[in-house]
Amino acid sequence: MDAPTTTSSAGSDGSGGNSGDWGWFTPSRKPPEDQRAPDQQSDERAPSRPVNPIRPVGTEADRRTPAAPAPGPGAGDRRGDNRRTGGPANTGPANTGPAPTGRAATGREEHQRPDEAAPAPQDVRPGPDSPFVAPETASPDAILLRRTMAEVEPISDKVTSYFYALLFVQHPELRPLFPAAMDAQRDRLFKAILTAARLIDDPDILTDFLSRLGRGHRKYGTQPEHYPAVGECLIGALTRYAVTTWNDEAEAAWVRAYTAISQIMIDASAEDELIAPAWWQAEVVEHESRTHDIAVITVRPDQPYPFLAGQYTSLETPWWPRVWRHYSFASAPRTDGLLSFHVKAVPAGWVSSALVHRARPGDVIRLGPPAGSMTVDHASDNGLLCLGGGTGIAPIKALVEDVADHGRHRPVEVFYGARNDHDLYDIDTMLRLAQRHPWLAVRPVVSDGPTNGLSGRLPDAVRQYGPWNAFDAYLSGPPGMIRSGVDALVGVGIPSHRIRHDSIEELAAAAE
Ligand SMILES: NC(=O)C1=CN([C@@H]2O[C@H](COP(=O)(O)OP(=O)(O)OC[C@H]3O[C@@H](n4cnc5c(N)ncnc54)[C@H](O)[C@@H]3O)[C@@H](O)[C@H]2O)C=CC1
Repeated sequence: MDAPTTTSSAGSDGSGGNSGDWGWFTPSRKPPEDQRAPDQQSDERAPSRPVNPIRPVGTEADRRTPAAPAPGPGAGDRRGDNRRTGGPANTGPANTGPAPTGRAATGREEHQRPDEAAPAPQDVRPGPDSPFVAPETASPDAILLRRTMAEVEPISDKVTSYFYALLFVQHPELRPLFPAAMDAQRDRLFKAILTAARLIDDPDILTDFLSRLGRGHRKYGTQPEHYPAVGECLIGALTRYAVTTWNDEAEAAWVRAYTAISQIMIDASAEDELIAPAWWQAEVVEHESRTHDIAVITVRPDQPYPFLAGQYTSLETPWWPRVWRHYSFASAPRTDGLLSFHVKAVPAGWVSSALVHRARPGDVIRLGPPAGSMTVDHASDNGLLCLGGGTGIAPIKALVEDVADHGRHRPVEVFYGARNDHDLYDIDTMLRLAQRHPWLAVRPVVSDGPTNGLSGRLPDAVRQYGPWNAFDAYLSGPPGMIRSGVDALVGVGIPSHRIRHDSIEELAAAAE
């Protein structure tokens, strides 16, 4: 079980290319020093970190040859993934690899293709159903990026395999940053590229997304000098596979985009270095088995760990190095600084199984930074309608404690769903909270077995109560529950902007 969040984008300022002191990186939307407010020139701001120029990978002849390079270790295709062979199901070191979008800058001659080999961009358009159809207001670069993405998206497996093969052959020193098995990592990288390409005209969202990505990459040991290597190989992979849309214009657009994207990630990482560690060590202080496959694990971080109720973190165990998984905090911030997680061992879930069946007090795990926006708006008077399915009850419990801690007692209605009574592993805790707080109601809902409580699925149960027009909604649980729950809540009149949950895409990936 994992949790996740949504996010945002990077702003390409349309600049890029070589620019004086910045090397091939042009600082994204960073005003010249003399135009910045004095407080922005403070030494407290981490300086932008220029990096070395990227080099084109391979030769023109290579790029015309269909054969891929010999894959580096771990860069094999999906058929060799761990789910078959018994290796860990991975999330990569960078949740998305050192950097998403690609861009190459120099050596344009080597990258150039004869005009006849690449039709003009306007000759190749994504189909009407493609998510890469550019809106009419799209910038010229966004149009070029989306055309490339539309072409490679159906063959994303090949492109990502080739990309990692290039990366690990050309830059073997980067291989140790990645987990042993690369299947999940490859998907994450490509999704990040798709996200950034889609958001390139939405600077605020893109910047937020990439800043978080940049900060999150610190725990993988990503350094500024790694970004050009990724850019080179991404451009190399696109050059090979975007055969109909790739030309000088497209390459220049990708170079600009990757420059801007990398710079945002590097800057965010550098700024974060001033205020937070790259990761936290945390000692397991309590391990409580609740069912044969669910454990409540409490850890003590080695230094203060600031977070908000409803958020989640990434977690690495000593048994599966560089394999990180998301888990929601199961309590609001505590005065003793301890953190707790509810973990269900899922089939082929290497991290979750290790945490449930192997972890013991004294073991030390690593935590990444907190993330997620499923948090309580304490300025609102609305009630909270909370749907927690299975171990998804963990962040709901944290939200309830958060409301209690803030002293403004708004109505909170919790629907706690499970397959059977036995799986309601935290019902005693929730009912105790309800006894203590008159503003809280907790209703267990069992979908697949006999029960003395409510029968059926969570969305159906919620429809039987209400009205919900004065409530904000919070959903946590399996992706299917969140999807059908959102539909039900919109159906009973809660506008979608008042419905919060972590990213379904991430949840689905975590459930694999
Ligand atoms: N922040 C979050 O959103 C968090 C999400 N999770 C996720 O919660 C899940 C928990 O797994 P389990 O405990 O095995 O849950 P489960 O499979 O036992 O289901 C829990 C509840 O959800 C309901 N449900 C499942 N699929 C549904 C659907 N398609 N429509 C309506 N209701 C549905 C079930 O009827 C049951 O009441 C994991 O996928 C985990 O990743 C866990 C913690 C936090």
